[in-house]
Amino acid sequence: MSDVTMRVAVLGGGSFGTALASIAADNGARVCQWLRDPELAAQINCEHRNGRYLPDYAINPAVTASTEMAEVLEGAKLVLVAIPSQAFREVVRQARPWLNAEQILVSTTKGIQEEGFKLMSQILEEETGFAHIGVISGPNLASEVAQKQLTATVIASDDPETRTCVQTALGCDYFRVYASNDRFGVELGGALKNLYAIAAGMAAALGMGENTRSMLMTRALAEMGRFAVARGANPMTFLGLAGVGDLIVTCSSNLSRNYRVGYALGEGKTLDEAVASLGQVAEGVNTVRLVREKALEDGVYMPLAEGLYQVLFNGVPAREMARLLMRGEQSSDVEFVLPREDVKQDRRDAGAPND
Ligand SMILES: NC(=O)c1ccc[n+]([C@@H]2O[C@H](COP(=O)([O-])OP(=O)(O)OC[C@H]3O[C@@H](n4cnc5c(N)ncnc54)[C@H](O)[C@@H]3O)[C@@H](O)[C@H]2O)c1
Ligand SMILES: O=P(O)(O)OC[C@H](O)CO
Repeated sequence: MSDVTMRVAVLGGGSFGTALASIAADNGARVCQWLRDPELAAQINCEHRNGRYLPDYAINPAVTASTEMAEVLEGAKLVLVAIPSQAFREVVRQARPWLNAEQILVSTTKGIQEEGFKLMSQILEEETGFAHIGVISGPNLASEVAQKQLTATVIASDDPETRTCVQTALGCDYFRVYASNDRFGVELGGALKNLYAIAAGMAAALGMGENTRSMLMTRALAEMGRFAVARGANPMTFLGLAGVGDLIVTCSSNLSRNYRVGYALGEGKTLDEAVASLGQVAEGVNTVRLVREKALEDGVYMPLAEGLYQVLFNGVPAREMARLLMRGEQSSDVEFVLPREDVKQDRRDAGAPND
């Protein structure tokens, strides 16, 4: 009799990788998780706990862990890659000898590679040349997922088999998986919102109020949409879970690492201190630099990204930057309705003072 149980491999032993492994096991899959640390692997196997990244949560005992790529990838139909962007390509290269074209390869990582401004699914494509490639993104704080708080995510791929496989493997009564065919937009949304989460954490630490946070999130959405359109993504994607959904959660919760880095900066810590006190990767720190550079290169107006860059890397005090941003050019609310250029022209026509 053939074994019809789906096999799932998760590369990465961080909190989100672990939470996803446990969901797939809850759904009846045979799940094997790859990580570097043999002690952590042994703890997952013996105690069904990830003491380093998710110490307070029980992992489904059907999840096994190993430091051997060959063992983890053996027979896997679905491979979830949950590795920080800076190590993503290196780990995919390590996995490559045991990957095959029938498998579904999905990135969960919300970051950008510096060389060539590549998103993680582009790295999966480049390293394998395979067709079943997708991205998971959405408002998914790992510890809440691990607690089985009701959560939704997006699987984005232009390949229907990939979308259906991930919906089947991960969709359950506490985790709902919506489908998108805009892989680029969904992936870009996940990477971009990290910038604004840092800004939101900073604003909170400085005692700024709810009006401020709402303004920040809404203008962030405008900025994300502008950047996405300039790079050929569909701005409508940003109205979904991977855009506005993820922006809301990450800008509102100190469970977010990016928010926590921003909060530490707002309390007066240096960037190095803020990152060190986190002890985990906050992708947004690197993404600020890359997005700001790309926006300058492409002539995309991104005042929040520019302001954040100046605070993080040039020592401009956050409160001073907030004041400068408030006095920035008078602009349009929703530029897909009233273009920014029209507002500028109206102001020139009326002889209004220059911004
Ligand atoms: N944590 C969350 O709440 C969350 C939620 C949704 C999406 N994500 C995204 O998913 C990705 C994975 O997140 P996470 O929280 O599971 O893990 P993480 O980002 O904290 O990464 C930790 C894992 O990556 C491993 N790693 C780091 N460098 C490595 C290297 N050079 N070689 C091998 N392994 C290496 C670590 O050992 C650890 O197992 C992140 O990029 C994040 O953007 C995270
Ligand atoms: O902890 P962060 O800031 O990486 O955010 C986690 C997830 O992206 C939230 O959806």
